[in-house]
This record gives sequence, C-alpha cells and structure tokens, in this order.
Amino acid sequence: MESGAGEGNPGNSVLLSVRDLHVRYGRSVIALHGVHLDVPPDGVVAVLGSNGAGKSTLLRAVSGTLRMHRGAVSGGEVRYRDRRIDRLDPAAIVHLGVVGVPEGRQVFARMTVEENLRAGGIGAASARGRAAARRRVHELFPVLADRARQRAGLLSGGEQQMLAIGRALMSSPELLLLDEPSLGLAPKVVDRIGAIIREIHQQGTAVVLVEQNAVMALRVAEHAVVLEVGRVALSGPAAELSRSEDVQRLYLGGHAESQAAAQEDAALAASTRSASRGLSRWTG
Ligand SMILES: Nc1ncnc2c1ncn2[C@@H]1O[C@H](COP(=O)(O)OP(=O)(O)OP(=O)(O)O)[C@@H](O)[C@H]1O
Repeated sequence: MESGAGEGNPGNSVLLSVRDLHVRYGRSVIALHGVHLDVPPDGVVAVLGSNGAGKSTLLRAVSGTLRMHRGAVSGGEVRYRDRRIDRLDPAAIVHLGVVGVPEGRQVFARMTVEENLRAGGIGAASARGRAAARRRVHELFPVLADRARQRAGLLSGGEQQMLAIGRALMSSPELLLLDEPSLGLAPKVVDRIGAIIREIHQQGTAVVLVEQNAVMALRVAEHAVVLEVGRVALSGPAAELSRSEDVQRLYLGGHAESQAAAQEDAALAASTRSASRGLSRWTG
C-alpha cells in the first residue's frame, strides 16, 4: 500500500509516521497494541472506531499529552518529519507544527472569541504570521469575526467547535489533530464542519481526523484506519473502506443514503489521485 493510513513507506512522502505503537494507562490498561499509521504531507487520514477503541489515545500519543492522562508509550515510535517525537512534551510538539483539538470543544469559556484566538497564536513566529493566521481563521469561520467580543461560553456548540479549530489554526500548524469534531452537533453543523476540514486540507494543512461519525469522516478523508480494541483492523483509501462490508455493517449500518453519499464523495476524492491503492486487512 502507498503512503497513507496503516503501514506505508516511511520516507519523504510521510509527514507523520506511527510505528508499532503500544500505549498503557497505569499498569493494567493496555490501550494500543502495535498501531501503525502514516500521514502524507497535505493528507487527510480518518481514524474510525467505536467507544474505547483507542482513537483518542492515538492522538494523545502524537500530541505528547498522554502523560496528562496518566498514560505512556510502552513500545514503538512516533516520527514527525522523520524526527522521533514520542518523548517530547506537548509544547515542543506544537512548536514543530503539530496541533491538536481535543474532544469536547475545550474553549476558554470566560474569555472572548478574540482572546481565545489570541491564545492560540501565542507560539506564532511573528506578528505578521499571527495576522495572516487570523485572516485565514476569519475567512474559514466568518462567525468568529462577527462574534469577536462575545464570551466563548455563550457560543453554540457548533460555533465553539469552530472556535476550537480556529484557535488551533492560529499557530499555522502543518498537521492538525482533530478529536471527534462532530460530537454532539446537529447534522447540518456536522456537514459544515466536514466542508471546513476539507477546505483546511485544500489550503495545505494535513489532518488526522478521529471520528465516530464514519459517514462524515469517509467523505472528508482520503485514507482511513479502523481501530478495534487498540489494533488497526482495517486500513486503506476512504473510497474503498466505505465500500467494505465490515465498515458498512459496523459503522455505516442502516444509512443507505449516507453510504451512497459517502461512497460518491470518497470516489470523487479518490479520482483526483493517480495511484490506485489496496485495502489492507490487519490481523496483528
Ligand atoms: N486516563 C485513562 N486511564 C485509564 N484508562 C484509560 C484512560 N483513557 C482511556 N483509557 C482506556 O483506554 C482505552 C482506549 O480509550 P480511548 O479514549 O483512546 O478510546 P476512544 O476510541 O477514543 O473512545 P471514545 O470514542 O469513547 O472517546 C479504553 O479502554 C479506555 O477505557
């Protein structure tokens, strides 16, 4: 299989490379058992799976935040631009260009929208860089410009999610880690968030998208992996995964229209790529 989700070709075509990653919480919980993931530069990779499969754990291992949750990498490695990052602290990883948006829209509720964005831009290299990032955020999310002086806690759920993503974009990341951005949002808002993630990707930012909403994720992503109890059970191009019987039964079940739409969108995304790639079933 080419670079993308699952096991790929380490090298220049890979921005993020997760190899044989094992993660524990305390002594007794083993959350990941040898996970592989590749993200190409400018790629969007979805990580699907049900509750407790290990999706957030994988993002925490990449963003360096495992320790905040009493977790630790117990084997394998995470490389970003071929540099080992699994022993770095979260601030150093942000500095390299990898920024996460944790599950649950953790905006600073008592601060204004503008103050939230400013907080996200603190690490930006220059005032000019911050201004350019703010322009980009306001273009992607005009509501954040309209509500600049409003307290973030008064925004709707969807607007708070937009603010959380906008705040992450303020440091102009190369790789954005999104943990369940659709959680608890109405279908129309989910569609809007999905469209914005695509736009962010088209502007040149790579994305790892953790989602339980497989319909949305397979529309947005080029590649996807399915985690089952801490292992990669399936990986491949999103178009092929959305045709897979297992994925349809377990994650797209009963949504015939959604399945068709996801397949159509994923096929469209796939048609823009020249190489044809195969679906891998993981057994390890
Ligand atoms: N801080 C923690 N301490 C102990 N166990 C944890 C901790 N965080 C997660 N786990 C366990 O690790 C496993 C993977 O959890 P994780 O949150 O990564 O799954 P997930 O796929 O993101 O699930 P969800 O979609 O429900 O967020 C689960 O068994 C979970 O109970």
